[in-house]
Amino acid sequence: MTAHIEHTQSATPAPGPAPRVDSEVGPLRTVLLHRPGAELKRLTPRNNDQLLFDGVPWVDRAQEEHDAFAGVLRSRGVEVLLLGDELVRALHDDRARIAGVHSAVDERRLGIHLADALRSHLSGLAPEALATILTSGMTFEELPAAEGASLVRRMHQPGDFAVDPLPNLLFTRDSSVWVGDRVAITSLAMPARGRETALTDLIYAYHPRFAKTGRAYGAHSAPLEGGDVLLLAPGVLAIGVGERTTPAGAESFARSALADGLAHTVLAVPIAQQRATMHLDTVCTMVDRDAVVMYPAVRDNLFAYPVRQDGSGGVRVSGPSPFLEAAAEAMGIDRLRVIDTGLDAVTAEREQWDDGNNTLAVGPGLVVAYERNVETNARLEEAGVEVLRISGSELGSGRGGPRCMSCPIDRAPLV
Ligand SMILES: NC(=O)NCCC[C@H](N)C(=O)O
Repeated sequence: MTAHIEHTQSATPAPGPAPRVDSEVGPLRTVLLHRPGAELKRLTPRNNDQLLFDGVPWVDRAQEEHDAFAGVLRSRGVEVLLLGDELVRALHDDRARIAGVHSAVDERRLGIHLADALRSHLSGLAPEALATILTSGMTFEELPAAEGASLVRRMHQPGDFAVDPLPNLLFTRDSSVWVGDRVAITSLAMPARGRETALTDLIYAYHPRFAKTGRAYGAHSAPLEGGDVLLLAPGVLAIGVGERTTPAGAESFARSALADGLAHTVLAVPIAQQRATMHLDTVCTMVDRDAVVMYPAVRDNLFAYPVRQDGSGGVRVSGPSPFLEAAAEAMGIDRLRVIDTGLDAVTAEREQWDDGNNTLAVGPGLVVAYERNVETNARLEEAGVEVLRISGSELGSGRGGPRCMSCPIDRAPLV
């Protein structure tokens, strides 16, 4: 488990008003993406399951698809930050380099001797070279020539990882989440993703642009992933609880958001604990102020436990209530519209698996979606939602769509 970096506010403040995110659909101004790189080249048929990919992507094509995704966002006036670039920028701070090296070197795997040698090697690298290793890892054969003999080194296969690669950095949604003007560093459930938050933590701690950004959630360790967090409306959060976010993660985040005044209602929403529905955003995303696109199979059986402050420093849990009703009530609207994809069960299941329900709103009624989900996209358009289609044949092999691949940092308020 990564210890969170104590947040300091010493670097140069960013100019302009502080970024904030109060909804899922307010006009998107700034977003954090990760252009996939050498870390995807580490995937093989032997490790892809453990590294949470369903195959071995063609990396050049994945990069082209990602560039097109970023291009679509830029063409709509969105500022796109790339995690790799921002990581290098943050690593210019000595404290960030120490934190990055600390997170990457695992004494349990390497033993004290090799761990010390690797730490001193990494500490001497320039920010760019260090960032490459922090994201794409290092095999035993890539280790620098060690002083003296190392049994660990001799006994490992050359291609074994001394530092694990992080191919799922692509899914920036999960490793940090903004609520209001604060950022929460999450706590990722799967071992293959655990170290991602060490990188988001150090970016937000030491990148000059984020020097004034406050933290939400603090140093909680109960699993909470950003794909499970939906900002239904200002002050209203929904948190999926399933394969990734646990009941303890949802309760800790709810208590912290309520206590910090970031929300007045948090809806804890149980979802099936299986890969196809690993996060709430794999079955439901917002496409307009009052509308969601939702996997038909869950439409009538999603429910929610509303959590609110009890007025004396604690929380009150009510429900369970039908999700759509609980959400509308908390949002102060008559009803939350569900774009009825009207699909037969097989098509709906195929398009859900291919992230048809995982759209990224660029503004109210304007979303980015994978082009392959022909039927779902057609229904969205029939309902008046503009769909910006992107190709995801390679990107999708990690099982994540446009919402998973994006962490909004600044959205204009909804008027
Ligand atoms: N929010 C999301 O649904 N993110 C997709 C994460 C996919 C990644 N391969 C994972 O299994 O964690």
